[in-house]
Amino acid sequence: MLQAIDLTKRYAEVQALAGFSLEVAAGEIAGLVGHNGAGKTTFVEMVSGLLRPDGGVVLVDGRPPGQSRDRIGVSPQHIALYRSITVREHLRLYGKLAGLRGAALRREIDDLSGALRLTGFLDRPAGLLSGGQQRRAQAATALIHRPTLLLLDEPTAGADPDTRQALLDVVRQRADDGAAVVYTTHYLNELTELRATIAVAAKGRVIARGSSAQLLDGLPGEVRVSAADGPVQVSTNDLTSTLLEVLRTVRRPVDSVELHPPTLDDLYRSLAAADVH
Ligand SMILES: Nc1ncnc2c1ncn2[C@@H]1O[C@H](COP(=O)(O)OP(=O)(O)OP(=O)(O)O)[C@@H](O)[C@H]1O
Repeated sequence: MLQAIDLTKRYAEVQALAGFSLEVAAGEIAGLVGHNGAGKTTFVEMVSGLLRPDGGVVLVDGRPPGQSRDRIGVSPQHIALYRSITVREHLRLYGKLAGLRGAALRREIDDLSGALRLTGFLDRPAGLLSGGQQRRAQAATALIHRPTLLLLDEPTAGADPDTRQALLDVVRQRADDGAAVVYTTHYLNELTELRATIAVAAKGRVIARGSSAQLLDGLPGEVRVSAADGPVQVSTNDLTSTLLEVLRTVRRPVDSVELHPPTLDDLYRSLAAADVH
């Protein structure tokens, strides 16, 4: 669905993208993570057709982004709404730009505003919405025409738990309906909830790619036991046998036992420790 191959982009002395490649299949949510400045937003802008690469190729359904505009939905990192027009007018505008009209457009507006809990704000100017309401409205402008490629750049930044959950539910549903999704975030637990595959970006390239299970394989977890002779904390690749081993050696009574499998945060830290960012 999305093929981005060997993209490069230079801003004066900054090499923002340095051979950035990423493929995302229909129905897949690819979580794009990486440190500030890794190139995520530059990549998203390139795929959405806003920015030209210096080198490399982007194909959406086999065509350049400029020829696939109505198949792409973009929610940019920074809120980009017209302050004086209402949420409903935004959705009409974005829907019409992608060719939706009449009853079909009204149905999409009703469905989406219900799913994103925007119904009560539909006729309010965007400038009078709270930050979280604006986030939801902005995401709605990306989703209204049911794009086959969704580009969501930190869509839950600053969102409260209800807003976050509503967005995650809609994104997961769209992927289940067949959309390919690129989802950039610094909240790695969202990617677990979305059942996303992971792409880790650093220095303008993707340096790790796969399912979270694949990427976490081989990373150590932690066993924590609190017993009469004090707390024990062991880093291990085999939680169960290490736990049994620790329980054989500590003095009774044992107050608590905790098993911590590796998380995406650990993956992130291990890549940082390898000095690849
Ligand atoms: N318009 C621009 N002019 C000059 N440099 C830029 C411009 N846009 C981005 N950069 C630089 O390109 C690099 C990549 O930036 P980008 O915004 O793509 O990173 P990011 O991974 O999205 O970061 P963040 O997590 O902070 O959003 C950074 O070093 C940034 O300073």
